[in-house]
Amino acid sequence: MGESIDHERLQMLRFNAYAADTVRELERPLLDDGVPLMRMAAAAAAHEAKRMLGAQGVALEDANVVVLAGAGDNGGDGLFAAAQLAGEDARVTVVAVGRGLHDAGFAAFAHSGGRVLVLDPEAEIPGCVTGFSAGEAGERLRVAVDLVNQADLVMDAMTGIGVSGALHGIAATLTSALLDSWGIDGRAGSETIQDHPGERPLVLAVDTPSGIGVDDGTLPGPYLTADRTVMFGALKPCAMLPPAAYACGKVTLVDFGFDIDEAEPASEMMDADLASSAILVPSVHDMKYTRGVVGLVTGSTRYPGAAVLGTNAAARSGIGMVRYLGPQRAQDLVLQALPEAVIGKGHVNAWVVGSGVPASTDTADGDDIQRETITRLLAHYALVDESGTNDDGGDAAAQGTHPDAMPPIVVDAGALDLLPARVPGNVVITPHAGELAGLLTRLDTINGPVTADQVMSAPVRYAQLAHEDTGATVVLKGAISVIAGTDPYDNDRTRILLCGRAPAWLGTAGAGDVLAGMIGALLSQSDVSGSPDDAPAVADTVAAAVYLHGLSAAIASHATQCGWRAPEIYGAGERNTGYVAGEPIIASDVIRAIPQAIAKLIG
Ligand SMILES: NC(=O)C1=CN([C@@H]2O[C@H](COP(=O)(O)OP(=O)(O)OC[C@H]3O[C@@H](n4cnc5c(N)ncnc54)[C@H](OP(=O)(O)O)[C@@H]3O)[C@@H](O)[C@H]2O)[C@@H](O)CC1
Ligand SMILES: Nc1ncnc2c1ncn2[C@@H]1O[C@H](COP(=O)(O)OP(=O)(O)O)[C@@H](O)[C@H]1O
Repeated sequence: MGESIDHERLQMLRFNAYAADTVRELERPLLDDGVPLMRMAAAAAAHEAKRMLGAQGVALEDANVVVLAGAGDNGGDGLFAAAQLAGEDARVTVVAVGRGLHDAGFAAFAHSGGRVLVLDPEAEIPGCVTGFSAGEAGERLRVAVDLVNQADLVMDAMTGIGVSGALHGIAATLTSALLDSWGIDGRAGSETIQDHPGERPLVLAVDTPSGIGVDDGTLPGPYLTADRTVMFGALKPCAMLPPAAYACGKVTLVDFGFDIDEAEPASEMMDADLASSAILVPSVHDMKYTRGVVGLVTGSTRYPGAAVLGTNAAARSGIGMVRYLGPQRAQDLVLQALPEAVIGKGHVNAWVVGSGVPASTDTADGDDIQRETITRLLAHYALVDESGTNDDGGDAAAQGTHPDAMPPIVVDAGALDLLPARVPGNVVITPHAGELAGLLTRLDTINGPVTADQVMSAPVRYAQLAHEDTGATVVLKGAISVIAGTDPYDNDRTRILLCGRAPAWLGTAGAGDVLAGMIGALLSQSDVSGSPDDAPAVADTVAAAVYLHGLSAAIASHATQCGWRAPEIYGAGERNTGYVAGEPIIASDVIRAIPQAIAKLIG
């Protein structure tokens, strides 16, 4: 019993993230009870610093450590950690980037005999020289950069959850100067320092890397990518939202014992437990029609391979039957690769449309028939406005079945530009960043064009916008994929699920076609096509398919690398296993590994 409660809490801590305001509410009762959270945080930070130094073979008494300390409590954590490391004979310098330092933290550090370098001439820090000239301020900045570059480890305690916007002032200047000295453009996460330990000091971020968007996962200005982040109390969204999650490095989470049971997570990461609950294991009473039938309108004369990949992926995902509609060439290839496929119309439990179908700007002879079929099908999903006409000018009554009651449909690739303006949540769109930018531009969602770079710099924001504007459940694909759908507990709220299970080897042609087939398969299995009340479950099923896709790629490539790694829990005695790069794969390899991945999940 106790063990299962622990497991449940551990799962909640590792796979849920809470907004900064929620974390402050969770801290409050403990602070009121006098629990020394800052001391606990600092002890954990010092411990992680020692561990990182140890892993590089640097003894503490030989270690050079620089702590970049801001004026708030994040700086306080850094100062207490600095005091502890100095007390254990490391050479520690604190670089004060703000106008002050946390009083008690500073006192503890001063007591340990460590050095402080003040950068702001207007700082007021007892016992430290301030009021120096602009020239001297510049010289101090250069000294700070040199100190960091000579250090074995730099602890980033400039800002934590109290940050607002991009770093400004001296914190920004110092961060930019460090990035310059490392030859890194720190703005867009275009490069990371994670892959180069030894060439630059190790970076340990305290609570969060300074300057990243704690709640929205954006990178609004300069920041130092951390090798490791020691995070306190609960994961903040930046630990799982791209692109900020990539700046956190490996995360160690310090469990303060927050009462998280009633707290609302801001985002959730898919894990094996959640994914396995979406997979149906057949019973003796099942037969092919009760195990899910998927219909695919995919592939084209020009791109028939997408039809082969999607149908095979769906067929391997544990369903009863695959139906295929498409041009003769694609039909022939589908049947050759999958004799089990049934060609032509018939009852289905879910549709997959668009993979390998050229977009409107790209149509070739013979492909128009696919687009016409998809257009007719999608018209059944168009929601009506109050006048009774649907948004595309059609007569809703003439469409027959209500859009909510239609089988779920996955709209991929070339069909995205055929998506009606307003659809229910049983319509799932699966764009990558460029496709989402195109869709949002066509719908004029933000009253102007949207670029792929904009989407990649704030994927959660744009996935959420697309969900809220169209009503569709959105899968924005990437190393960490973002799923935005209706919250099952509050239909007015968007639920954000994330999945980072796949190795980067999955970024290969046709992987998206495979995913579309798998999502269709899991949707066909689930009982989600009937009533509007069930619509929210779509997001969970879709996220489970994304997880299964990533796991299949991991199995196929033998890689342990993945887009997102769960945090270690401080003191739990676990350690992340080593990094195995694995081997390259093609999309067909992913399909072959699906049954094994399913067995792993349900086993
Ligand atoms: N509460 C607790 O029990 C516990 C809290 N804990 C720790 O406290 C942290 C939160 O501390 P916090 O609230 O003091 O905020 P914090 O992150 O230090 O930021 C404020 C400072 O940053 C500055 N600053 C802000 N924006 C900036 C910008 N854009 N660019 C540059 N500077 C900027 C701002 O300066 P200002 O702008 O006000 O001049 C001010 O100096 C939390 O993350 C965790 O580490 C742990 O000890 C566990 C227990
Ligand atoms: N770096 C990466 N790490 C993990 N998965 C990735 C990475 N890059 C892309 N992927 C995944 O690979 C798939 C590519 O899909 P897509 O771009 O539609 O390819 P295609 O159109 O060729 O089928 C998506 O599921 C995406 O999430």
